[in-house]
Amino acid sequence: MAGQCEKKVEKFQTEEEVAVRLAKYTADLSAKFVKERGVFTVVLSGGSLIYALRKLAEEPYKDTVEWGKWHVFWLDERVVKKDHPDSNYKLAFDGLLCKVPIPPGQVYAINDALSAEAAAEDYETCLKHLVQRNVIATSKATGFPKFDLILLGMGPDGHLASLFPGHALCNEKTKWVTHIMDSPKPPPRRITFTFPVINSAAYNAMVVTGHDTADAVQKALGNIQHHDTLPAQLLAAEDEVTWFLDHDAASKL
Ligand SMILES: O=C1O[C@H](COP(=O)(O)O)[C@@H](O)[C@H](O)[C@H]1O
Repeated sequence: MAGQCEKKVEKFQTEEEVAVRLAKYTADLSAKFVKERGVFTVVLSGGSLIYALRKLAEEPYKDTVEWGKWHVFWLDERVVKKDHPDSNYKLAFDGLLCKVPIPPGQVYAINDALSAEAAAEDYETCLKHLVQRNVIATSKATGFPKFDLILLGMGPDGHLASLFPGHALCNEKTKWVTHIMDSPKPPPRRITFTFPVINSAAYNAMVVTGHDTADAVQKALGNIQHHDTLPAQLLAAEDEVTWFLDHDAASKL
């Protein structure tokens, strides 16, 4: 059941070591799900995560991962054109997707011609069609879509996706995808998966590096009680959550 999964923490000395481990972790899960389901549904974040995935586009993974079975989604997206420097799609395309042979029809970018509200509704509709076709699995525990792997990052304030500390969107219980017009981190208009969907994933991988995240990591993973809950503290999964940390991010644990 979502929320009662195993939580693992893997610590590394450097960001480079995190990237090496993350590539193997992702490739192993790709092989597992392709064998079990015939497809691999993987959800990308923006930010530092994409750089951390760089080793997937190198040997041995470039030639051994079954890229043709991948279906790629975005955990959150900024409501800008796909060629805008703030676009999470552009970041992922330039950093990973242009280097590996994933069929373009299996890369699900948001419709950048729509308003934030309409883009969120449109993306949710897209996910629903893929659930009907069983490309995306369904969680027996929650009834929400069950992605094989969601790859997340965390900001120094403890946000993940476009779910920010203290924001009402963190409490969304029914929508799969929602929109935000006042993101505290620019740009202000974004769409984002909600917690019920995020926490219904089979595997959630949280990748955090850098000294500026150490306080939020301590809050999210330490045993100290706080009156204000960070979004990152709410992260769960159906099977397993793994936090991948470099030395700086883990320095206050
Ligand atoms: O704005 C965003 O921030 C988070 C965290 O980014 P990071 O650079 O601090 O890792 C990111 O995961 C999210 O996708 C993005 O839209």
